[in-house]
Amino acid sequence: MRIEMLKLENISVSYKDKVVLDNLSFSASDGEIIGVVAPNGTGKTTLFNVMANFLKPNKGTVTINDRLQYKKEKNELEIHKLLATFPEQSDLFEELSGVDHMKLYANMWKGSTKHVKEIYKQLQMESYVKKKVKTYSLGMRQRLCFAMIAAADTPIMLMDEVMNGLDVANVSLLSNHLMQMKKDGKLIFVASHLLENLDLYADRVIYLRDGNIVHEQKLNDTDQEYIKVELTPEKYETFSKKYALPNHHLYIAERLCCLPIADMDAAELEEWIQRLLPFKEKEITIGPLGTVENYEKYYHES
Ligand SMILES: Nc1ncnc2c1ncn2[C@@H]1O[C@H](COP(=O)(O)OP(=O)(O)OP(=O)(O)O)[C@@H](O)[C@H]1O
Repeated sequence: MRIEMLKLENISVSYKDKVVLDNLSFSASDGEIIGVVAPNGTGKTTLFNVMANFLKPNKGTVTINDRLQYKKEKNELEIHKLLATFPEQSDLFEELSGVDHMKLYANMWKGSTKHVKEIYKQLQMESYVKKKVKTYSLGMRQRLCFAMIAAADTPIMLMDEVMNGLDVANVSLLSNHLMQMKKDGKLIFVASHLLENLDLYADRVIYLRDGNIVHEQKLNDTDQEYIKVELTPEKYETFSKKYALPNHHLYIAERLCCLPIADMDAAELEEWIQRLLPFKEKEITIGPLGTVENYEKYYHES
């Protein structure tokens, strides 16, 4: 049976008169990766800080593993064994090696360092992990930050901007590692501006706006599939005048026309594709909205 590992209830945070989180509720279970998406300054880091107890909300509760709340000191210690946050590059010690940093995290959370070598091998860090951090490039530092949280090996991991500054090969390497961690039953939150990357491994993506979750996207949700085609505003206008578009159709960011297929039978689907063919700019595809498309849908106007 899956465990409800993290539950947020009615969380509100304000700084003076600025409301950053406004009665936000959400819950997540083991073996999930949750993407957290929003433009800069919308509250992603604030949300993570509340989950990690770095910040006390003005209102609301965080419950870990169905029963632990940050109210008693004993619970706080117990929760901190279950939850680690992604280190910032500015937290690294220039005079220590990568492996020293990994051991620090491994000891702090697991009380053992046996697993450290396997992690740095998997993350292809063997050639530099024993050198001092002051010799590392930006990408090497970022990979080390990831290796540190992997060494902590906690059931819940909060990762803010995990892919920052990484090249394509490293994004792919860390993405594969994230998927492995998910298989091992971890609950991982990833706040990211790399939207397409989230489509690879996230189970759900939450979009923050005005202090709350404006949309929760379940990837792999076949109930919400669309015929998707790029149309210029002029073509979209002509098309929508010529044909009565199905209910709940979308025209995202004045470029992407999306027709929901849930209520179409095979003949209707074929008919809509035939109607669209003379209008299309690029390919016609069928599938759910991706993270980029949802992002444009929710933030284009703002
Ligand atoms: N200590 C603070 N005092 C006052 N305002 C703050 C404080 N911390 C954050 N804020 C404000 O709260 C809002 C949300 O900030 P937060 O860092 O959570 O956003 P974010 O979504 O993580 O942004 P980014 O994508 O830029 O990292 C911003 O408007 C920010 O200015």
